[in-house]
Amino acid sequence: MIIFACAIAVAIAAIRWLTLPPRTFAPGLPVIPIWVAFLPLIRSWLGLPLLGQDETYARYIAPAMSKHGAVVIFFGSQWNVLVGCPQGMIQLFGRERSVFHKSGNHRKLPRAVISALTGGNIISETGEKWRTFAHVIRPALKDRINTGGLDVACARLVQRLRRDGEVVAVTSIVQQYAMEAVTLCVFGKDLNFLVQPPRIHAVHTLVKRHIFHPLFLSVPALDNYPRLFPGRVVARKLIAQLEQELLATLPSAEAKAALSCKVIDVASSPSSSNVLFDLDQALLHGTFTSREYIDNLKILFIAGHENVQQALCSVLMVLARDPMLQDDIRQDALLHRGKDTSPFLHAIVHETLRLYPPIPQLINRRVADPCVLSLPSQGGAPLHVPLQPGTYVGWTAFGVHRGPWNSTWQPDPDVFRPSRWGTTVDNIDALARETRSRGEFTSFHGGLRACPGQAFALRSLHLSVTAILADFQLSLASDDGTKLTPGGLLAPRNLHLRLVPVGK
Ligand code: HEM
Repeated sequence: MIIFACAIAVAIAAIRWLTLPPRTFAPGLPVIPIWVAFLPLIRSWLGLPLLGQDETYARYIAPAMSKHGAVVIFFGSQWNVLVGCPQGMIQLFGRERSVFHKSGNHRKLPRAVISALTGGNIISETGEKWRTFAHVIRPALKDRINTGGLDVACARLVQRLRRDGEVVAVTSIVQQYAMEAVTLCVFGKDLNFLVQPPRIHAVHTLVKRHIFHPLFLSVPALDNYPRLFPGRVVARKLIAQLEQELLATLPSAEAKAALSCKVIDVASSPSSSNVLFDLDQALLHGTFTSREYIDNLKILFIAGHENVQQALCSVLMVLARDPMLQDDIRQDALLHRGKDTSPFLHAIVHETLRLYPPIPQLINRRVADPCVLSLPSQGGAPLHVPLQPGTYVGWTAFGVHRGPWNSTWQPDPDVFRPSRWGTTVDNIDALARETRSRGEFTSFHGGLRACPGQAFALRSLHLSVTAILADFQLSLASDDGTKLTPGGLLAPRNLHLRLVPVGK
């Protein structure tokens, strides 16, 4: 009898240990059941349709998040604190240097395949290393982008859409547009992604298929067992191939010589005016090691196209649902012809980024010293949550943008209402700045580590949408064309559009 009771007690303790965080982990915060982390996997095993991230958030996370604006959640093989309220965001931004240190995949999951892809770069590093990277990259990304390349990319995008017929699977074409834009404008190279995609495109697509596999996304620790999962060895080889392709085409001849790479000549604009020139100089002067150069080159290519790709797909989905919105944009564009930006489109892009943030959740901050996170409570009195060093903390843009703690977007945070942003470009930019600094609009993050590619991304979105609408009337080609991705970056899944030439 005693043995049986002991066995039960041990079993209960083991189940508790496996399914709940330690009692001292962020005490007072609601815990999201561990199985939510495995939902995409469970549903795909059961043959059930996958839920979009918006549905998963609304069903399983929002109710707990509404208690204190933060929850404890299992992700990336460990328990984390997920912040979903402006009050929490402000603390994350404000104490970025002192307490909430960036800690990217290469530190959090050093042996995972995703870490081989991203490495140590400007997005994932902290402290002195980040300062070195930021000193070279941030000013160049803000001031030395050759936006003239966007006209070329947009013209090719429209030509490609004309060529591909009436019903178009847009995700891959939009990806090629985003790759074209970043290589032309950031690296000054014309790789012709929309006309004759170079191998980088195919290899990158395969890499993403491996990275966003539901099993390894849910349990990255499985990457430690390549003998059991030989597909992970293939994924690593593909990542090495992607590196080789990028190195063969992007760096200058001098940088390639320094890296001992094969030299392939690719048409380029005068190099001293772009980001790549500054990166190459950092390599040639020894500011970056070869590995740091490669990891930063990769991340600029990836961050520079992936988020724009998701955002453009989401804007196209929103427009395809509403023909009137498309007519209004055309009229507003006529009204503001010759000016940089149509205010109406500017507001639509911001509202889309609010409701469909390309990075919907990011857990990449690590508590450096014991600290307290102060959060609101439904009852009124704030909750003070002690956090131990080593705790991973992140944020959810869904929670921040759609939750009850955010006063600016009330009373209808879930409704698509571009007019809430204002009617002039200046008003819209001012609201974007204010809400970013109040932790209410986090699509580009905020504080010290805010996105330096924001201006380029917005311009790329404006020009591409304007070019598409000048030629086509859009509608959804299938009923489920607005289901969102189940994990990772946020966008409509397999968006198919019907494109009818304007005036037909
Ligand atoms: C709609 C498009 C974009 C969105 C939504 C977006 C979003 C973000 C977010 C949320 C962060 C902060 C990440 C974190 O806190 O860990 C970030 C950082 C960054 N983004 Fe973007 N981004 C976009 C486009 C771009 C583009 C086009 C580029 C480059 C050409 C770029 C380059 C970067 C870099 C280098 C950082 C790291 C900044 C630092 O830590 O110093 N992004 N971005």
